[in-house]
Amino acid sequence: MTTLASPQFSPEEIDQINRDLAGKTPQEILNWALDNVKGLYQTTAFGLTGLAALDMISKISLERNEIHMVPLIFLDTLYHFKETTDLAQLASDTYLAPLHTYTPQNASSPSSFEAEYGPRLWETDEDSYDYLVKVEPAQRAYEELGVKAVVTGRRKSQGEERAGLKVVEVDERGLIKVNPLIEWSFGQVKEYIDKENVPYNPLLDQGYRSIGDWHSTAKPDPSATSSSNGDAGERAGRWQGKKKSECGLHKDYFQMKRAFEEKRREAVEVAQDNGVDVQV
Ligand SMILES: Nc1ncnc2c1ncn2[C@@H]1O[C@H](COP(=O)(O)OS(=O)(=O)O)[C@@H](OP(=O)(O)O)[C@H]1O
Repeated sequence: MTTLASPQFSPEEIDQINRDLAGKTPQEILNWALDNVKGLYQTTAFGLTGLAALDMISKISLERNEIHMVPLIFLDTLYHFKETTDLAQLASDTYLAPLHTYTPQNASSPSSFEAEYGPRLWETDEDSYDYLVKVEPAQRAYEELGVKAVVTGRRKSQGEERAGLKVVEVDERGLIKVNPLIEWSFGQVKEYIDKENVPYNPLLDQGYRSIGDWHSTAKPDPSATSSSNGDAGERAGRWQGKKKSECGLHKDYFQMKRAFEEKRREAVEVAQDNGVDVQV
């Protein structure tokens, strides 16, 4: 099994780092990461949390007389809203942040994706869809760019699996994930965005909260996102009506890859049994 990165920190060091960073501000966490973590990138879909982190990194870079110290990785699934892909370019231009955009293998448009992998794959096999549009392109980006660590936009208050997040985590590949805004609420993030004039997705002003692919993103019910309800409803518009709450990017990479390859092998065997000549 190949690991992505040689470990920069032992598990004991990670525990100590998390103790040391407990209660620190996002800017303090980012400063720590810039001083101590090698091969650092920011993975972002330009959600509000990632945009706040981007603005903070830009300001810290300026204080250090650098242009922008953390390049961006955007996984373009080919099914994002146009507002999101426009924002990716605008944010990269505004902050002079190098932007690395990765699309699914052998596909650069929805029609080429559908020709390669079939129509509406997100309805027929959502795990394979997640693997093809996010998990595999992310791994390709990490390998090609030499990424050893990523800043993410996940926060505890987004709930579900995220409630138990740590400031610094090391995944099963050895990839370090730094979650600088982990302790902030949606309200704190939005207040920062407004105060610092950070560009954000215009769909937010139409009632959207968490924005992913157009086919699996809806406006959450306003009662779910009311302030009395905390952040509970922030991601309620994602995969509405389904149990799903994560896109695969933050799940176990090796499990996702194995499951995808297993399904692929089975599909090829069925096709071959039916006399279809399939290229593997
Ligand atoms: N398409 C894409 N490209 C690069 N990075 C991405 C992508 N989707 C998710 N992320 C990373 O995961 C953070 C949380 O995203 P979401 O809350 O939208 O959830 S999900 O990952 O889509 O399930 C998200 O936080 P933001 O930076 O606030 O967007 C990123 O760190």
